[in-house]
Amino acid sequence: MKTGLFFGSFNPIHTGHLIIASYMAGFTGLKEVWLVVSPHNPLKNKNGLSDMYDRLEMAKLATENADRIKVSDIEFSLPQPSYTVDTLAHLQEKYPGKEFALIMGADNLASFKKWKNYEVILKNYELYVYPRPGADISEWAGHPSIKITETPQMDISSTFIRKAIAEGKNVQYFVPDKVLSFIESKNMYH
Ligand SMILES: Nc1ncnc2c1ncn2[C@@H]1O[C@H](COP(=O)(O)OP(=O)(O)OP(=O)(O)O)[C@@H](O)[C@H]1O
Ligand SMILES: O=C(O)c1ccc[n+]([C@@H]2O[C@H](COP(=O)([O-])O)[C@@H](O)[C@H]2O)c1
Repeated sequence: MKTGLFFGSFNPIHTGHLIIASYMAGFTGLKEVWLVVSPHNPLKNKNGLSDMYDRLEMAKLATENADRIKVSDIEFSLPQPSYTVDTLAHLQEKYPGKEFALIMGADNLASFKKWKNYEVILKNYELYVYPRPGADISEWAGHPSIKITETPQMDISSTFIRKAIAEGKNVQYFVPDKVLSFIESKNMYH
């Protein structure tokens, strides 16, 4: 069985991410899920990006009781921005014989052709895709490497959470309690 890699900035990790990870680990035939914290997404501006160690810590706090969800800092030691194709090559070297698959939102699949060497990724890895509102992925229907899943949707984002915190709103349950305590203790996102 394969290990599903779920890449993200996780700034901060939230309930939407966790539902996907839990669904992928428990309902799709994957063995486990690794949340790979990316120091810097190549397609996103670095402004407002929290310290990667804080993002890593929040991901660990969110999953400390999880059975089949782990957190990876593999990209911390690789060049930035974090190109997924390079991370995959590095992982394959570090864990020979281990089988990986990618977990990806339909929004990312819709812009996947902008990723570095996306054809190489598609040739070598299965993509477990979950739906996102408004994302049109019809061009990928039937592709042999693409598995469209029926992951339940929870339409929140880290951007929404950062904004809410900056406005003094209560984001209880949008992020796990321990993550919220960590954010408060470090006075993040104000
Ligand atoms: N509520 C959600 N439901 C499904 N997928 C999500 C949700 N939030 C984020 N994702 C997906 O999780 C992955 C990691 O995303 P990321 O860490 O950048 O979070 P984000 O909430 O989209 O962040 P931001 O709002 O800062 O752009 C991406 O593939 C993104 O599409
Ligand atoms: O490899 C690429 O070219 C590439 C382009 C865009 C995004 N990614 C990775 O995809 C992950 C999720 O992206 P996003 O847009 O939801 O933040 C993030 O960890 C990025 O490093 C990777």
